[in-house]
Amino acid sequence: MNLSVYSEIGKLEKVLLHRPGEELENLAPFYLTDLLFDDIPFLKKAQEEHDYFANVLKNNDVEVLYLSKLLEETLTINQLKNQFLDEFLDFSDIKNKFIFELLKEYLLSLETKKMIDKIIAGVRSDELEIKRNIFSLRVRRADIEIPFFLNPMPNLYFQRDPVAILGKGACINRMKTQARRREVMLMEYVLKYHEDFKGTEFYYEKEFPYSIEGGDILILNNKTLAIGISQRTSPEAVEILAKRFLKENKDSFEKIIAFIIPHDRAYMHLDTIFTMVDYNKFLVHANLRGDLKTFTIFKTDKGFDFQEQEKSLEEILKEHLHLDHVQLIKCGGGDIIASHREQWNDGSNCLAIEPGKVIAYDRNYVTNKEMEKAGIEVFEIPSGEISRGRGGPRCASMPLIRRNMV
Ligand SMILES: NC(=O)NCCC[C@H](N)C(=O)O
Repeated sequence: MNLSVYSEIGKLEKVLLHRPGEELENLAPFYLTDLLFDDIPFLKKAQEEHDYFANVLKNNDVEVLYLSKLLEETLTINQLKNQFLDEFLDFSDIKNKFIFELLKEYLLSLETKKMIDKIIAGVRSDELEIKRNIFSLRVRRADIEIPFFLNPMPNLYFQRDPVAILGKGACINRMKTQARRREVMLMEYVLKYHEDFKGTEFYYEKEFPYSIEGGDILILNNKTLAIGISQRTSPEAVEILAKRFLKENKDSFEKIIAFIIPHDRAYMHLDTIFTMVDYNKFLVHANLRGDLKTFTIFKTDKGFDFQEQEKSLEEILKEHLHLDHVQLIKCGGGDIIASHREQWNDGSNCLAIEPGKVIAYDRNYVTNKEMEKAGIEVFEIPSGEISRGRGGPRCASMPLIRRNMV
């Protein structure tokens, strides 16, 4: 099956999601921030909200694929399951070889679907039967600071970040923090070995030393990428992508606009502070005013070069997208309290399902009204629980196919 994503707004035809599961039940206050959460969602309601989201997509003729199901369809032979587990446990940085073996034996004893759910949910240290009397195992199990032998992956429902589909290929991202680093392996295996996806070209690999996350990459059109250099994404990673696209001509992209954004949780990724909602309309963080520092990386005869610019977002978008007029819609309408309140719940992050039609959290009603005033059709989804992970509908989805724009 071909991947094809050349814009942020072209009619969405196929999308990848992860339905939140037991991994959210494995969150507890004393290690919450290490796992990049600020609060604990109520799983049952979070799942209902997720299902509502998936249904809005389906009702709009979008095919919804689930990551765990795809991985289950991939790991059909024992040899591949073994290889996956070895690599996954290795990538999980499990130093104690007895724990490694114990986990592998346990996970292999489960049928594939259960094994995948377990890997995502995490394995508690008191969950495994320790038959052998090994000192380090006993100590680690008793250590309250480390309640898991295998940590949960509660951020997996933010499918935007670990593997980014760009054009016809994929970036297998190196996530900034250990908390999210292993997530990428699930889709990596699907893209390498699933019948429908194998042969997909990789533009970035998780083994590269520089971090990059999908939330920082916006596909403005088939020639132009916007990438945030942020708390999560490094300039070196952007340079590697520039080499792939502008020098090696791996896909149709010819220009990268690198936005320097504050290294702050409120500006976590570029898509936290702006998303594209129509040909010339963008939803933005209300504080995004004045001139922004950007580096435009462009093709030359020898490969690529770059130019530093300081201009308003409006001017940057007009120039690079060849538009006469750009409308910036402010999160929270720019009201000092509403904009910060709704920004906290990812008000600037919505998912376009076609030009001028978006999915947004219902709790960001001030922002949604602003969008409607600007002529955008907004499908609101319930968001009391899923918003607690600090990501919006764009973060919680990875487009696999969007219809090309004319
Ligand atoms: N693209 C995004 O902004 N994704 C949201 C990720 C939230 C997650 N709790 C994280 O901190 O990585």
